[in-house]
Amino acid sequence: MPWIQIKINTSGTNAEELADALVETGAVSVTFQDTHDNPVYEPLPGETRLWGDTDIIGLFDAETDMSMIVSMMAAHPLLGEGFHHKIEQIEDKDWEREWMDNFHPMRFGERLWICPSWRDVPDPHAVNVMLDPGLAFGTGTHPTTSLCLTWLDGLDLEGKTVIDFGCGSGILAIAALKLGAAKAIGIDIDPQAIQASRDNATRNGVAEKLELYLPEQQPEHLQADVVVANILAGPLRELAPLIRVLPVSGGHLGLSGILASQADGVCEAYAEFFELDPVAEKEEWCRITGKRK
Ligand SMILES: C[S@@+](CC[C@H](N)C(=O)[O-])C[C@H]1O[C@@H](n2cnc3c(N)ncnc32)[C@H](O)[C@@H]1O
Repeated sequence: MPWIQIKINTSGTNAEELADALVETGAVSVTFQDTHDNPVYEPLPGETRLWGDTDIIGLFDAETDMSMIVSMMAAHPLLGEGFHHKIEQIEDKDWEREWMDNFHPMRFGERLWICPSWRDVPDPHAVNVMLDPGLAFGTGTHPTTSLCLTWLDGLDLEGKTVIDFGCGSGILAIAALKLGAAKAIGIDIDPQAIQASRDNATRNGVAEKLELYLPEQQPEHLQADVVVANILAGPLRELAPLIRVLPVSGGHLGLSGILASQADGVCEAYAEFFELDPVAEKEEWCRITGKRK
């Protein structure tokens, strides 16, 4: 399938905020590229450097009305009318190559490594999750995934059941299984996420321990010792009546996908039912954890 991408040139300090804005406009992926690596932007001798140091690349399916995306981005306070951008039609394999080159093994907590499935593992004795996210979200490079992985690494998951609500690539459910959980259940509204999770579970030899459901297929009265949900603050608040009953009494809940500025609103929706821990932050994102009362 062909894709269309918008490349926005900016400074490193603005990059994260603009990447989030691109995700909100519906980008299926957002990647960064250092413009120093791109000779097109190198100033000629005597020329002043006009460009920022980072390109943010938002990928959309080819049907997207890009004039709409441009006007939505132009309304962003960090950009404005006439912001530097370039729109290009690209083929699947170009895009895959690009993010694959940017995805390297990463360590989370004490034991856990997330490794691109096509690279060598840095430490064969560690808990290694071999991952290819396909078209689903979740490589560990995003702060919200990273916050959840570090939290899972710090729990005793031996023999536990885990629900990964909004499983994306399956990264959290598979990490939990490789950290000792006996069974995991992944739920996602996106069929591509279900497929990516299934493929990644097979790749990691844990497919028999991972159940996957679209929400409409989800069995009634699901419960687990540990529940992790890395979706966004809005759905976490709206779905609180459903999510808060997923952990067993005394079970753990981890919520992310929340901007630090939205933490209070999400805590409010869960505080009555959970003993909440202090909120953990990474960059502008945060994680809320607690034990069910
Ligand atoms: C930010 S990604 C997280 C993926 C992965 N768990 C991680 O931590 O990287 C959020 C995922 O939640 C899914 N999602 C969003 N709203 C949902 C809902 N109401 N029910 C189930 N899944 C949802 C999205 O399709 C997406 O795959």
